[in-house]
Amino acid sequence: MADGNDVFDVIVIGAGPVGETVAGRAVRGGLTAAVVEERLAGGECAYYACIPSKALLRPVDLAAEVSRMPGLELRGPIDAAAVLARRDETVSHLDDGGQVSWIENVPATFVRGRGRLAGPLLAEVTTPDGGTRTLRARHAVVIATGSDPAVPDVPGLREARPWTNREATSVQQVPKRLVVIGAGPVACEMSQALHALGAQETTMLVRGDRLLARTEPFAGELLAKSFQQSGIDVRFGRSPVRVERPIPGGPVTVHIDDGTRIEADEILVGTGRRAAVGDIGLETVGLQAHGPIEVDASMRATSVPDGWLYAVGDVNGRNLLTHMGKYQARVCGDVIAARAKGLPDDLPALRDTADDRGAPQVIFTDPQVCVVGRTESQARADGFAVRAVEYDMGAVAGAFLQADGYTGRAKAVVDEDRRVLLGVTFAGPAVVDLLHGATVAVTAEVPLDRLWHAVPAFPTVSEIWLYLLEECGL
Ligand SMILES: Cc1cc2nc3c(=O)[nH]c(=O)nc-3n(C[C@H](O)[C@H](O)[C@H](O)COP(=O)(O)OP(=O)(O)OC[C@H]3O[C@@H](n4cnc5c(N)ncnc54)[C@H](O)[C@@H]3O)c2cc1C
Ligand SMILES: NC(=O)c1ccc[n+]([C@@H]2O[C@H](COP(=O)([O-])OP(=O)(O)OC[C@H]3O[C@@H](n4cnc5c(N)ncnc54)[C@H](O)[C@@H]3O)[C@@H](O)[C@H]2O)c1
Repeated sequence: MADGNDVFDVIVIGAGPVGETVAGRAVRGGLTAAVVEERLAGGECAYYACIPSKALLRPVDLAAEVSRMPGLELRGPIDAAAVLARRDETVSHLDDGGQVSWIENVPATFVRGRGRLAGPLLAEVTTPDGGTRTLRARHAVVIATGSDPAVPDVPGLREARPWTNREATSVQQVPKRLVVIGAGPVACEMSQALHALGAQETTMLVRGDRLLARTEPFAGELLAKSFQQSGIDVRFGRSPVRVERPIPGGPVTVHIDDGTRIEADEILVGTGRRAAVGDIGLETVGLQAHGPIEVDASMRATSVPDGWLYAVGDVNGRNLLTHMGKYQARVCGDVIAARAKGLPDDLPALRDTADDRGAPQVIFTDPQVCVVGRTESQARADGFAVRAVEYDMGAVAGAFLQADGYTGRAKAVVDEDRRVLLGVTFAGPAVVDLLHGATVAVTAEVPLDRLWHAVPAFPTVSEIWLYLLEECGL
C-alpha cells in the first residue's frame, strides 16, 4: 500500500516533454503531482530526437545557405567533430539534472524508476535499486510513456543491430557508408545530416515512390532533387529483403528486392514508431496492452471506467510531435484540475481541437518542408469542396533576395464553401518562420476576405501569402 507520502492528486508516468507539461499544468491548477521516469527526464525529444537532430542539421542548413550566396564561401567541409561536440552540449551530455530540477521547481515530486499501473488510481514503481514503491492517485493517472522505434521484420535485420534514431542522433563516429530504410521525417532528416557530416555513400531505400509521402507531392520531389544533387543515392520502390552482419559491429550487407546488394558500415531504420505500452500494467485496468491508447478530446482513455486514466503525447498516437503532445498535456493537466475541483470541464480550452485540423510540422531538411492542416488529397477524401492553389516561391522578391537560384513552392488548400484555409504547405530554404502564420489561419479558420488585409511586409518571403490569395481570386 502507498504510505501517506506517496499519495498525490495526479501521477504521471513518463517525464518526456509531454509528461513534464501535464505535471506543470496540474500543479498550476492547484493539485499535487508525482512524475515517474525510468530513463532521462526530458524524454526522447531532449536527448535522442528533436534536439540532437536539429543540432546536427543546423550547420548543414547554414552551409547550404552559404553555397547559394555569391561572395560567400565555406573555408572547407563541415567540421563534423565540432558539430558533434555542440550536439553533446545541446543534450546536456545526457545528464538530466536540469530537467529534474525543473520538475522539482514546479513543484512536483520526481520519482526515478519504471512505472506501471497496478489497478485503478494505483501505480507501482520499480526503483533503480530494485525496490518497489507504490503511489496512489486521488484524481488521475496520466500515461505519457512516448513511443519506441519500429524495426521492420526483414530477415537478419534485428540480428544486425541496426541504428534507430537513438544511435543516429548520438553518433560519435559518422559511418562512411550508410544505408537508410524509410522516407519519413526521421529517414530524411538523418540521411541529410549524416551525409553532410561524412557519410559519403548514403543510400536511401524507399519502398514507395516519394519522400515524405504524407505531404503534398511537390515537397518530396523538391527534397529528392536536393538529396540527389548532394550525392545521396535515393532508390524508390526498393526494400531490403535480407540483411547480413556476420561480425558484430562489422560491415553490413543489405540485399535488395531488385536482386542487387549494398555493403555499408551502418544501417539506419527510420520506419515509424510504436506506442510505448509494453509492460505498463494496462491489463490491470482492463485495457489491451498493444497499440496507442485511445483517448477522447480531454485526453481521457475511452475504454477505462470512472474516467481516472489519461494518455498524452506519442502514446495516444494522435500526432507524434512534441508541440502537439505538449498542447494535449496543457489540455489534460487543466481538465484534471477542473474536474478535481468540480469546476466546469467543458470550456473551449479544455478540449483538443487542434489535432484533428492537422498539426503544424517542420521537416528541418534543405529545403525545409513546413505543413499545417490537410493536404489537397486529404481534404478531397474528407469531402470538402476543395480549391487548391500553388505558387513558385522563387518568384517572390524576398525569396530571390534570400538566395541565388532560390527554389521553392507553396500551396494552399481552400474550403470553397466557407472560404477558409484547410491546409498550407511551404517547401524551400528558410521558410520555417512562415509556418505559424499559416497555423493561425488554418486553426482559427480566418476567412480569406479578412486574411487579404493581413499585408505582408516587402521584401520578405511572407509575400507568398499575397500571391497565394491572388491565386484564390482576391
Ligand atoms: C529523430 C526524431 C526527431 C524528431 N524531431 C522532432 C521535431 O523536430 N519536432 C517535433 O515536434 N517532434 C519531433 N520528433 C517527435 C518527438 O520526439 C516526439 O513526438 C516526442 O518526444 C513525444 O514526447 P513524449 O513525452 O510523448 O514521449 P517521449 O519523449 O518518448 O518521452 C517518454 C518518456 O517516458 C519514459 N517512460 C517510458 N515508459 C516508462 C515507464 N514505464 N516508466 C517510467 N518512464 C517511462 C521514457 O523513458 C521517456 O523519457 C522527433 C522524433 C524523432 C525520433
Ligand atoms: N521534424 C519533425 O517534426 C520530425 C522529425 C522526425 C520525426 N518526427 C515524427 O516522429 C515520427 C516517426 O518518424 P518516422 O520518420 O520514423 O516515421 P513515419 O511513419 O513518418 O515514416 C516512416 C517511413 O518508413 C517507411 N516504412 C515503414 N515501414 C516500412 C518497412 N517495413 N519497410 C520499408 N519502409 C517502411 C514508410 O513508408 C515511411 O516512409 C513521425 O510521426 C514524425 O512526424 C518528426
